[in-house]
Amino acid sequence: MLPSAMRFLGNLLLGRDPDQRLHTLLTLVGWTTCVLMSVAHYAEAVLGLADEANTSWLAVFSTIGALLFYLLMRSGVAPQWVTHARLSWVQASWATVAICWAYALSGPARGAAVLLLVLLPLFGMFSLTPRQTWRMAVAAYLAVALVMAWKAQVEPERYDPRIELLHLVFAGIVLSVSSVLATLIGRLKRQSEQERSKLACALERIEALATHDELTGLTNRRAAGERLRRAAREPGASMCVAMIDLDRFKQVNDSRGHAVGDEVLRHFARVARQTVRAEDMLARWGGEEFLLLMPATTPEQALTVLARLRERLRAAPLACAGAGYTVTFSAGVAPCGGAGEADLDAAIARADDAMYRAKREGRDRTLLQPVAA
Ligand SMILES: Nc1nc2c(ncn2[C@@H]2O[C@H](COP(=O)(O)OP(=O)(O)OP(=O)(O)O)[C@@H](O)[C@H]2O)c(=O)[nH]1
Repeated sequence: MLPSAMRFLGNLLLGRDPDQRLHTLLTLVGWTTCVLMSVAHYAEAVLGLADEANTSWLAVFSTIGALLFYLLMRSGVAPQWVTHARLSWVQASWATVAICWAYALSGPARGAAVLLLVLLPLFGMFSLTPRQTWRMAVAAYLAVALVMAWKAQVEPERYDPRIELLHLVFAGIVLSVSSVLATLIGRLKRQSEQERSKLACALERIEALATHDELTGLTNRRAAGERLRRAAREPGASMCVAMIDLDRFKQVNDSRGHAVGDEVLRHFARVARQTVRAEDMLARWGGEEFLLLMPATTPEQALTVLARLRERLRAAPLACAGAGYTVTFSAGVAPCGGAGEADLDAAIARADDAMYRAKREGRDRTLLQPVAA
């Protein structure tokens, strides 16, 4: 109960998309920081160390800003060009103004505001490149330096120029160290992202190799077996299977070499793939033998598909296999009533028999093997 309530609340506050969740969470952390800083400033005002009206205006400025960023991030209504990096720049500028303001109003406790500068590069590293993070740190440093110089100029009795100089040195140290850390963490983040995408590519490749024939790119026999079992489990599904075997393929290998033989197999696979429907399954069953599963197909329709394939192969001769060479095949088609795996296995065996009959009867033909009486 409690975990699902937490999940509901998390989804409500942060959204579902992982990227959006991260950036929305960051704006919420930023918002919380504003609230805590406002409480600290009020304490300063209560102690008579800061001007109360000024403190209230700063609290309004920071809270409204944080709320707007949160709503923009959470609602996802921002236009396409408002990238996380661009929004980060705006947020960093807004935070820099808030920190400078806090420094200017805090009087004797202003040194604490310098500490807040640490947060700028640490928040920025989630969306900015290391170079952008450094640029943002330099901009924040110049802004805070300007405020220090201005206060030392107009209120030298409260903002002693020597102390301002010390604060400026501290601000430099704090910003440099946090920028170095942000750069290092950013680099680690990028490295892990690269590793992750390499791993995803490798997994994709392993999956493709496990389910596809490397030479033709068709479904391999193992994956075809699984697909056939799934098809067989569909109750009452009527379908057709065809066993297809290229004719006199050995001659191509013997006369033109194995590489040309491979090209013939690839050529056949290409043409066949373009001929069958997306829901059909064409698999490399053995050397030059292919299995075609045609769901929701009558025997007449299956014969039409194979006739079309034969025509397309005839219309696309393969020059590398010799002048005038066209790929021909012998095929056997068998219907399957969808009465389970045994029924489908029997249909494959019948299609195989028909294919061998087609070979015996002179090749380059398709024979239908109806259901045994
Ligand atoms: N190039 C190439 N040849 C292969 C591959 N797999 C099997 N073969 C060859 O395919 C040939 C099949 O020859 P056969 O079974 O005699 O069949 P065929 O020459 O097509 O004769 P018919 O089927 O009777 O028309 C053999 O020479 C195998 O070595 C492959 O991946 N690449």
